[in-house]
Amino acid sequence: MRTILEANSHDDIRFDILSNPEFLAEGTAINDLLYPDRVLIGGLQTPEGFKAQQALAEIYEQWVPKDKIITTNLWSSELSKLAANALLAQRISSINALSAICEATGADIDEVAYACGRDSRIGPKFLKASVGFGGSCFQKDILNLVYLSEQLNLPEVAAYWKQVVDLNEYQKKRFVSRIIKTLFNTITNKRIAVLGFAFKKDTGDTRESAAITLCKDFIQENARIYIYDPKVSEQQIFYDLSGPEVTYDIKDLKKRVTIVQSAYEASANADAIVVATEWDEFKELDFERIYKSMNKPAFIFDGRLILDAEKLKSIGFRVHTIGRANF
Ligand SMILES: NC(=O)c1ccc[n+]([C@@H]2O[C@H](COP(=O)([O-])OP(=O)(O)OC[C@H]3O[C@@H](n4cnc5c(N)ncnc54)[C@H](O)[C@@H]3O)[C@@H](O)[C@H]2O)c1
Ligand SMILES: O=c1ccn([C@@H]2O[C@H](COP(=O)(O)OP(=O)(O)O[C@H]3O[C@H](CO)[C@@H](O)[C@H](O)[C@H]3O)[C@@H](O)[C@H]2O)c(=O)[nH]1
Repeated sequence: MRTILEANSHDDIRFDILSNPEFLAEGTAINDLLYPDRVLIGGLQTPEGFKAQQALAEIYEQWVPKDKIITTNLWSSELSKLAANALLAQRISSINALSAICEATGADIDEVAYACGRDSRIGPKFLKASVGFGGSCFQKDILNLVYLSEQLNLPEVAAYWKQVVDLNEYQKKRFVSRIIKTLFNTITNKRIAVLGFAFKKDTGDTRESAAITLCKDFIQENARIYIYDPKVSEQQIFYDLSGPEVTYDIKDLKKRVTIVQSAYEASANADAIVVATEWDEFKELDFERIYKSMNKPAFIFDGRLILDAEKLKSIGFRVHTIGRANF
């Protein structure tokens, strides 16, 4: 792009290239725009480059304090965007790797995350274990970093970052295996309520959502799934679930998958509930009512650690939570 623009510059008009990566997260975009942790502007280290950086910085200074505006060279800025997402995803894969140890030992991943996060060098954010990270950015940016490392003949570095994505896949598969094993080693024709389909709460975006992998695996195992998400459309869910691993035929898919309008509808006559997205409304559900409407034993698998497991257990549910041993 730079080559094209520079080749088309002349006395009256010239172009300068800046790198200005966006760090907003879905669900908090406006707040992130208004109150960013930092704004990053990369430019060529030439007098024209510095001038261009300054021009853009002056726009941001209308609402962002000056000390939050960072200027760097072009490569630093571009790499920082990939690095920030890779580091965030790496934290999630780290806590998810620890969640597997918790399930095997009896430690509780929320307690471990809290205890570690209280160390000011580690900090508490992005340490919530889950069924796996999703979204359009993390996987894409890490794989970009992996590709770059390979191109630069740094295979060990590439393998290091690739492991963050591999662990994320493992976390999803591990959760599915736990569900199947718990449901007496088969889910064929069992009815599973999937609560949440978006890759995180407060968005209708499903790109790389862990729910897609879970549901495809359930379909392959011949379960009947009832999906409820407050923001994702039926059309989007069928689009995401069709593919070579399952089927491209929506009619066939509909024999196994039903989209419903509430968590209660999804859970009625279900053998198990799987929480795939951390929507706040799932915490407020009337679980006594849900329990009564389900087949017994009634299983609940919390892939987001949002439910009160003790309370659910006292109602009668068999509760399985990521990062906790069974009880
Ligand atoms: N989604 C996020 O949270 C997020 C956060 C930070 C940065 N980003 C970056 O912002 C950009 C957009 O992300 P998004 O999530 O909104 O993606 P998106 O796919 O939802 O939106 C991209 C839009 O660009 C349009 N488009 C694509 N090619 C075009 C072209 N040649 N001309 C005109 N329009 C074109 C598409 O039709 C689409 O509407 C990406 O580069 C992404 O990496 C996204
Ligand atoms: O402790 C945590 C935090 C997040 N997640 C999951 O991680 C994924 C990504 O979450 P988040 O980072 O909040 O959402 P995105 O909208 O994908 O935002 C990321 O990707 C954007 C696009 O590059 C960047 O701009 C943002 O800074 C970066 O946070 C989601 O599936 C979350 O459920 C966890 O499992 N545990």
